[in-house]
Amino acid sequence: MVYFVCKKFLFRSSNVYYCRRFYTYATGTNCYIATMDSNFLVTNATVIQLKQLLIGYNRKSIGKPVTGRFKRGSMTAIIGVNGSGKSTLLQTIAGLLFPVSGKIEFCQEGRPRIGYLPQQTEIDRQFPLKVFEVVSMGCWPATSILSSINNEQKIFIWNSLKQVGLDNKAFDNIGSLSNGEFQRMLFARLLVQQAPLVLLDEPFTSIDSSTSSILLTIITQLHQQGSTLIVVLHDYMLVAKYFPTTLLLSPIHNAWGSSADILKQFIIPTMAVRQQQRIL
Ligand SMILES: Nc1ncnc2c1ncn2[C@@H]1O[C@H](COP(=O)(O)OP(=O)(O)OP(=O)(O)O)[C@@H](O)[C@H]1O
Repeated sequence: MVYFVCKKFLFRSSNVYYCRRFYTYATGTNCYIATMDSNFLVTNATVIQLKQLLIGYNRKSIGKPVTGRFKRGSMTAIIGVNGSGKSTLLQTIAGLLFPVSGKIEFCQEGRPRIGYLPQQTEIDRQFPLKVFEVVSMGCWPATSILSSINNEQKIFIWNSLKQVGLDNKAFDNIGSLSNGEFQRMLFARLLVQQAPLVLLDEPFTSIDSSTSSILLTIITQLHQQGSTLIVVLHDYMLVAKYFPTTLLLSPIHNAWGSSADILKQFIIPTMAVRQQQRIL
């Protein structure tokens, strides 16, 4: 069923860009490289370098140019006010948008396999799919759209479903899931994907604390397995606790460094001023 719908869509559209976009949204991965890189666990090397990168739409830029690097195996939070370009940056790194100017360089082995989770609002939940089918899409880069999954992969899918507490909903339609369950399903797919680069856009929005803690365990697990994680967040407590590095996007200037420094320098003073204004 999944294969039939997707095949029909992919082959009917003549526009390669939209096929790639659909594939990325549907599978949470990009179309580029399907092989696991053997140096994947080597840490400290640069995996992505941004050089004077200006992001935006229709050649109109958002914010200031970004320069810096993501190290292999690092965990970076992207923070900033609404509209500062966090989602746009993530989509540009995922290859869904072209930079307005500047460069994104993927070091040594080229663009790695990417596990990308857009904001929940961007995902079509009415697609006629079962939970198991969506999680099994995480196998696509390793197999192909047209081949079926093997027994070993099936066990892996079931284990991932158990880890997020959705094994009892494996054959439910995705449209019947709550927000938190939907997010758990997407995280199960991330586990199956084992992508070296994971991009998450506000993964903790509108979910309860028990789901948040399951998702945080998975994020930590992916990090321990060597994935590089880039996560858009609004919760500064989470940033401080789990993310050693932060990139702050701002219309005035960007800042990239240790989370402790960025929060101390840019966030805590602003919060203190706001609190004082509330008291006065
Ligand atoms: N498809 C689009 N076409 C044109 N402009 C867009 C498009 N999507 C977003 N924008 C604009 O780009 C700017 C940055 O949007 P983006 O979603 O990246 O911000 P954000 O920092 O992720 O915001 P939030 O915290 O609210 O999610 C906003 O001003 C937005 O209106």
